[in-house]
Amino acid sequence: MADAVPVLVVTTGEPAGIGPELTLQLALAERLPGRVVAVGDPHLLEERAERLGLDVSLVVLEPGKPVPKARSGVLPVWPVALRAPSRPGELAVANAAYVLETLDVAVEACRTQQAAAMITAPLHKGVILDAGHAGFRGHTEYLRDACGVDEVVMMLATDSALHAGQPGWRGGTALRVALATTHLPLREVADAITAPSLERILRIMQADLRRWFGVATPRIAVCGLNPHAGEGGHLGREEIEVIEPCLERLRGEGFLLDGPLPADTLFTPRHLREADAVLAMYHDQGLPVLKYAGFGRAANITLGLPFVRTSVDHGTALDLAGRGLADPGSLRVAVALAAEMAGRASVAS
Ligand SMILES: NC(=O)c1ccc[n+]([C@@H]2O[C@H](COP(=O)([O-])OP(=O)(O)OC[C@H]3O[C@@H](n4cnc5c(N)ncnc54)[C@H](O)[C@@H]3O)[C@@H](O)[C@H]2O)c1
Ligand SMILES: N[C@H](C(=O)O)[C@H](O)COP(=O)(O)O
Repeated sequence: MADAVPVLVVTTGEPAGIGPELTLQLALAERLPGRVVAVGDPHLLEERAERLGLDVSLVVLEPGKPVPKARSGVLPVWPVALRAPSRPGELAVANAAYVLETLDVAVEACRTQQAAAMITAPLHKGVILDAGHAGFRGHTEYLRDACGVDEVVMMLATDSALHAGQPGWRGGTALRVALATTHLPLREVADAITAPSLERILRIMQADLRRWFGVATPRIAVCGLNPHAGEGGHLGREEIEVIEPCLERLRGEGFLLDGPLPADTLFTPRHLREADAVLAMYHDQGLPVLKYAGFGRAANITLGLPFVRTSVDHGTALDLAGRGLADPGSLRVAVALAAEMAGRASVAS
């Protein structure tokens, strides 16, 4: 059984972005839902704290040392060394290896159950690709590969739909949106939507909405790919040939699935009211709606991993880095959600 006060490991993300300062701000909270430990370069964190006048003391932990109880103004750190000096807003290719190492440290901690969950501050995909990590797509795909699983699902939820027992959309801004494809050029999206992958994704959604969000039999509303869900085959045939047969097969097993619906119909009150979650076919079909509804108060959850991972709903915001202007709301939400999920995992184990 996991510890009642979970260890929550926060990767501090791209060093030139807002991740380090958001993590420091997190440490100033009066109450945290677990024993938070950051992974990053202590000198970088000290420099950002000083720059922004954040009164946070770092406690650099040696490997194997227990993570102390949370105290406002104190941030335990598992140290990883920057590869090159980092200035706010200025990406350095050499530090891509640093960012990936912080992820590896967190993954290892979760796999060995030193930590109950990982929460990621934003990284910059472009600089990691520029550094030569050609297949890199994002945290979601990196964690899938690091854990050796075939499929994971990126789902974002706004704060009012984050907690177990809360319904999906019931008016207002509560929304859960998962993606059938993630970080792909639009040109490659249609080919990536296959019946086997959709089936894996819907099975993961059903299982994890039940496990983490307490929805006994989730009702999932599925978007079509093409305008007007293909207009009966005149505007694309993926709905007829791939999506609908997959949904029909799973309905036969008792899945509650609506669709494929045109996305501009699905994202209206009448359809959202019925759904515990939405499955969008691609990144910019689903995420703009979610971010319009709740940017800064939403979290990103990777479903289908062997451990809990949540993240922020925003990127590295290089334009704000080092200026103290970034909103820490989403990181707080992501940490609270990770703690709650870790609690459910420990009850289930
Ligand atoms: N979780 C992640 O690791 C994650 C998520 C999204 C984007 N990214 C990456 O971040 C990089 C930059 O992406 P982008 O420019 O498209 O998105 P972005 O979220 O970094 O910035 C978009 C806009 O939102 C603002 N913003 C972002 N976070 C904010 C915050 N906490 N408070 C106030 N304003 C905030 C920015 O200033 C900017 O105006 C890209 O490399 C992208 O891939 C990473
Ligand atoms: N697609 C996410 C978003 O727009 O918020 C983001 O890029 C983060 O993805 P990863 O968690 O896979 O890095």
